[in-house]
Amino acid sequence: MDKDQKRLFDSARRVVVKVGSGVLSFNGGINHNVVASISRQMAALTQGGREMILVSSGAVAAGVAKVALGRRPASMPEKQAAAAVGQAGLILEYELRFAEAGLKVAQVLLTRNDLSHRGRYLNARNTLNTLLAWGVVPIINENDTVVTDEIRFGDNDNLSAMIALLLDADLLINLTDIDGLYDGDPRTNPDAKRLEVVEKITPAIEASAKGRPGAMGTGGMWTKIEAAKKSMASGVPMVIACGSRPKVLTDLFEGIAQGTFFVPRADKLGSRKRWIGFTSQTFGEVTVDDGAVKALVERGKSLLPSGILDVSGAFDVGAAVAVCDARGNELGRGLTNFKAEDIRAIKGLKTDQIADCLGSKEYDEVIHRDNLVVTVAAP
Ligand SMILES: Nc1ncnc2c1ncn2[C@@H]1O[C@H](COP(=O)(O)OP(=O)(O)O)[C@@H](O)[C@H]1O
Ligand SMILES: N[C@@H](CCC(=O)OP(=O)(O)O)C(=O)O
Repeated sequence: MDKDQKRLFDSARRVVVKVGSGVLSFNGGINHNVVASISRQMAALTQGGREMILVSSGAVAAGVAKVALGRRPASMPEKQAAAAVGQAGLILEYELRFAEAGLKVAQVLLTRNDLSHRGRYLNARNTLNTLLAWGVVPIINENDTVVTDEIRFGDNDNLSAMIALLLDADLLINLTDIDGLYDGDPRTNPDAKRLEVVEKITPAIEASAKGRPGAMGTGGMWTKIEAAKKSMASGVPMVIACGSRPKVLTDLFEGIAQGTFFVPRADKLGSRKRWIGFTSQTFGEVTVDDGAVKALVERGKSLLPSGILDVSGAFDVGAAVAVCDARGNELGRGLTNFKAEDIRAIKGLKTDQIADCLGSKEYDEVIHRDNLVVTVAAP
């Protein structure tokens, strides 16, 4: 591991570890050795003075084994029922393993709504911070049994990145069944090579991560790349490594390089902007012209009505909206100063025409730059 990475590991006080279903399952059930190994390593790191948070998948896989379904269910009710059966046993197993090291764990099951509403987000943060202050290890999963499409995270890779941002973690470690990101799907491309360090998510990297997940996984490498984007853009380093490798976590903290390291931007994004950019739920879309794209992406300006081509959705003042270019690419997200119907009325106008059009004017900017997070890199 190079000096910069080693320094990041040495100084990381708060660490989120995500472990995926593939590496947690074995022979149609839970891989008890992997649960024991990860618990042991997390406990050792906690006792070494770090605050460790676990995001663990595996509820569906554990449930499949218990009800002897034989394979990961395809239908939603079966998946939700399997998760209900499996989550209990999974958390019990973690509880027993951490107890061997004298540590307590807490089960935290979340839906997207718990994080996409600012008030609930802050509430979740307070609860998790309290657990950490008590020396308890939070073990987080999606609340699979009750989620519907509208309130799903859908995958624990993105959930783990949102947790890392929520808790202002210093590091995010994604443990899966492969030793990192390859430049092609290794199942279909035997010549694919592991990338040791990723400084920027390029279109080639995105293309390499489009393969299906493993038999028990969700999202495959694609959702890990989405998680890496959130993490890197917020200033949190991320590693993808193999969860079944003995001492994977403790070795990383001893400076033994493995997996793929995603280099974060140098300055950390503030907590409110992280929420706006990567966790808030958007209620509509504002399409902007090429001049506005340049102003927002290259010059960090606010969005004015004159650069707006179109608006979709029905939303009120203060809602989070996606900002897209004319080709439909999302440039970022922001909190709007105007409701959707007013933006529809003032799009394309100069700021001194707003009051005439709407009868009054509180703001010049449709989205002020303090409330805007650009999530694409400037060219
Ligand atoms: N470019 C790639 N590099 C590495 N693995 C890839 C790539 N593309 C697809 N995969 C597949 O993604 C799988 C990991 O994703 P997934 O099954 O969702 O794991 P998890 O359950 O840990 O989230 C690997 O087993 C691998 O076969
Ligand atoms: N919440 C689900 C896992 C969803 C998920 O993202 O799975 P994975 O891709 O294996 O991390 C479960 O506990 O089975």
